[in-house]
Amino acid sequence: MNGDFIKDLHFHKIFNHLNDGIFIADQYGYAIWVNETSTKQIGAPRSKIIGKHVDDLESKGFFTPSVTKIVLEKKDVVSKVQTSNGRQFLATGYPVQIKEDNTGYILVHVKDITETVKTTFQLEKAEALIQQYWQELQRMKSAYQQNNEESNIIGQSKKHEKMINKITRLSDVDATILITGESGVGKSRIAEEIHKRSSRSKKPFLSINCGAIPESLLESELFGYKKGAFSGANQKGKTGLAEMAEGGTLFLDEVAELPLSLQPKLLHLVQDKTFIPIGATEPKKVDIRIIAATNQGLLQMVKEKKFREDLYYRLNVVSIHVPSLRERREDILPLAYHYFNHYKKKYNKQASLSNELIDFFQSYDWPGNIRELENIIERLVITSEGNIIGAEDLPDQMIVNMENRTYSSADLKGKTLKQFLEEIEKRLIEEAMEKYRSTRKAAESLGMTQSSYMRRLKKYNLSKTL
Ligand SMILES: Nc1ncnc2c1ncn2[C@@H]1O[C@H](COP(=O)(O)OP(=O)(O)OP(=O)(O)O)[C@@H](O)[C@H]1O
Repeated sequence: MNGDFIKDLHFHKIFNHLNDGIFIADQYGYAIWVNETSTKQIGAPRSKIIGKHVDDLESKGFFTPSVTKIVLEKKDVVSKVQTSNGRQFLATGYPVQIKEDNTGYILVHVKDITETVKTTFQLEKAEALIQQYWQELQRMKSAYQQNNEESNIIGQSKKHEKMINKITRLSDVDATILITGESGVGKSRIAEEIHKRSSRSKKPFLSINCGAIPESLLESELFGYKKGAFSGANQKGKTGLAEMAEGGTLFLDEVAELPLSLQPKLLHLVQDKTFIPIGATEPKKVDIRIIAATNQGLLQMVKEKKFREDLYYRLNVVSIHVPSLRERREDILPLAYHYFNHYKKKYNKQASLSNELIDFFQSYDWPGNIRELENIIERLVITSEGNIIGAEDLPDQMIVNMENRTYSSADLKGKTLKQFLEEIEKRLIEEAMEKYRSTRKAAESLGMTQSSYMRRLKKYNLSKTL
């Protein structure tokens, strides 16, 4: 449709439909027309706006700043955030020149942005909060790491992290816990850590190794006895660990070693926190948390009737499995360096570990787990003479262990299976040759024909060693 056909009056009506304000001033800054939205934005009727100079309107507080004034000064399009009637607007002023009769106007388009500003402000506030929480999280994380370092629970593997999270969750739940895992993985260390992090931390943590104490003494160690309970007993009687641990934690290490005869008594202690000292008739009640540990398949022992089923289930309310060191190889180096620094300081030594030794540490299977690693490091630090401790300083037994080891998929380390198998084959061919010094005997030892042995010698370029 051609604009010429629209009557002037219609233009007014059309512009009054707009949700944005339209404010028109003449070339001197006097308001000459505003649409309805604009009157609402300014908060005044047309009669108080039309014919007034923008300076006037501004000084009356109808809006600030006046975009018309700035356009008049700059003679160019101007956009400003304007406040009017307690709300915020984006006002864009355009200088309009009518060449035909040399008249000028200022057209100001005013958009209410109060909600947008509010959202942006909220967004900024949310961002500031996130920033604040992030910093708080970092602070807590580093405090947590520091705590871990203080308690020397070293590790950085996913499995270690998972275990630490479980410990944190379980520390304040007063349930009995069964810790399982191979010898030397750190079960005792973890039991102690749970105690330290629990509300019982100010009370005693007492530990007894059920496998290290003769059966005859175990009962009195655990439960104590009344004075004169048996001949040879201390006249004053003896307080057992169960009582001495009052308020704290009693740790039963190697619980699988607990003789069957003592298991009913332990069941009572775990179940009702009561026990009867030797020679006494009245049960005693204690407030203790019990944590037990085992490196044996307790369930299998239950099946074989070597361990009471009811006791097993009472102990195993919650369980924590501590993985072996070879199942979390990422922990080997942090542990090795932790103990290396510890023993260097203790024995006042200056040395470093060779790359070859580090490689060995990472590929060795550590059947004795962290205890073996710690012992080896201590030994290496004590016996080292030079500045660099190398694989040649390792005890022979360890090398033998390494050579007799079984292989796992973890050993592939970026090789294809074919490459890996060839490596093993090459080694076996070589070893057989060194051992038998005869291709017939070497082939026989490997269960292959002499000609196929010879072919492999050639393939691996070993013929010259003949
Ligand atoms: N995460 C760890 N960081 C540093 N040292 C550790 C860690 N876990 C265990 N150790 C150390 O390893 C050694 C063996 O740990 P611990 O005695 O707790 O093992 P265990 O599983 O209870 O062994 P066992 O079954 O023979 O009783 C200890 O000297 C302990 O301090």
